[in-house]
Amino acid sequence: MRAFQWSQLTDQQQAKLLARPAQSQSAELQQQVAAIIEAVASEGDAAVLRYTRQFDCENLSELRYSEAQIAERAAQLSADVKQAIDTAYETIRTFHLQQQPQDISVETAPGVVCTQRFEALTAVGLYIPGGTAVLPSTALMLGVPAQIANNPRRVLVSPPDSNGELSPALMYVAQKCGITEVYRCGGAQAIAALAVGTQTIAPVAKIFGPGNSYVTAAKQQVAQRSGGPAIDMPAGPSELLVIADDTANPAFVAADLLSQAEHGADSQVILVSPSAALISATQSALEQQLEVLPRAATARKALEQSSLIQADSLEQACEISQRYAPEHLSVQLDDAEQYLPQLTLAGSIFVGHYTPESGGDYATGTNHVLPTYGFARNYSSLGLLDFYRRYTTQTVSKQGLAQLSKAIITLAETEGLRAHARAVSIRLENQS
Ligand SMILES: NC(=O)c1ccc[n+]([C@@H]2O[C@H](COP(=O)([O-])OP(=O)(O)OC[C@H]3O[C@@H](n4cnc5c(N)ncnc54)[C@H](O)[C@@H]3O)[C@@H](O)[C@H]2O)c1
Ligand SMILES: N[C@H](CO)Cc1c[nH]c[nH+]1
Ligand SMILES: [Zn+2]
Repeated sequence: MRAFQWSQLTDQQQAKLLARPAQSQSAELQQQVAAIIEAVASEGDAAVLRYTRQFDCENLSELRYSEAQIAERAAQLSADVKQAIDTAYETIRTFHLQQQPQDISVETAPGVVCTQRFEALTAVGLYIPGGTAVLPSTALMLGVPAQIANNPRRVLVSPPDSNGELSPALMYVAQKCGITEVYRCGGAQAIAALAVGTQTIAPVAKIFGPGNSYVTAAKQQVAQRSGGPAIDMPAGPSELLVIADDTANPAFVAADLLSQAEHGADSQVILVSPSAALISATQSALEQQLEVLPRAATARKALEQSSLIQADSLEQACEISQRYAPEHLSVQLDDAEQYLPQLTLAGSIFVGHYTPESGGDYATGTNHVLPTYGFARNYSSLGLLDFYRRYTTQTVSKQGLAQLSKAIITLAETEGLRAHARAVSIRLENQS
């Protein structure tokens, strides 16, 4: 991992350092995904099965798991993994339960009452990645809020292993979160099935979850189809930016950087510190820890597109972080809280020396589905509200309409929309 001194870099070099690793958005990938979506739209299950056999499991014949099959596989899970899932489930549920939306009713003028109401989406599709790692924790992050929102259809899809199965841990989470349908399919074909529907899979209103370039491209494409589903956010390869000073433990910092680097060769991790000593000690700790890391080869590739940045001050470190807008931001300073007002552009922030990023990946209670690629500037981290749609009502009394009529009629005439004005005046003419 290379080290740089921020103030000695040109604007162009600084921009390059904070650029994300190139994602495959190629025209070829987009066309391949478009072809998969069209095939699923015209052939249904046959196309989903064909692609799943091609990419994941040669002999797959059934897409759907029955309730009994889910229970049977969940029962195979060891007691200690069940216990760990139970603990994470409770903290995630506790945090998300506090996010319940509140309907409001407001009298905006005498005789004019407006309400804002929330309704759980009727059907949600939960994509759980399964290509490079099986992620039951992501199923918790999507399944728990869907269960609290009580979306009537909660549909989980994930690519099967080479035996055509989903893991017992995933099945246990599905059972615990009251997932109503589980299908063994992944990639663009699963996203297409959720969007357009097949003989087996009915379409959903909104698709959630992270995934690789094929999944992300498919989510973007189906959302643009006429009548297509809503999607949650662009959640791609993992990212972490750590701000640390001399009060930080270099072994902790290195462990955190590696925890996100091990996700994939396309992950990116950055350390920003005013301390040359901390940067150099972190570099040594990284090498030491890599020696015993099972996924060292993957992590090393991610580190090639990552950097250690020496800033002039902690203020400058905060400015760099705001410019990068990381998915995860770790602040390893004795007085971390003091810097939080300057650190707002991140998907989730890990405050202090004893808050590892992996805590949030699994069990602090926050949601680990977060905007990547700088989208933390304008997208929110996933929460309970994403599982609802909101709408408004207004009720106007005769007197209320009389009071507002001048404003409505004048504005309608200003816009040259006579029928709008007439809909008000006709009511006031016929008052008797
Ligand atoms: N941002 C977040 O919140 C978050 C959380 C968890 C995981 N992630 C990220 O999600 C990603 C998961 O990716 P993954 O690959 O492990 O699993 P995945 O489930 O997203 O993708 C696997 C699927 O990709 C499809 N595929 C593979 N090669 C293909 C090809 N050549 N043509 C067409 N389709 C093909 C197959 O259908 C396969 O089932 C990782 O980048 C990980 O870092 C992000
Ligand atoms: N760090 C990932 C989100 O970027 C989420 C995850 C799942 N399992 C472990 N980590
Ligand atoms: Zn992680």
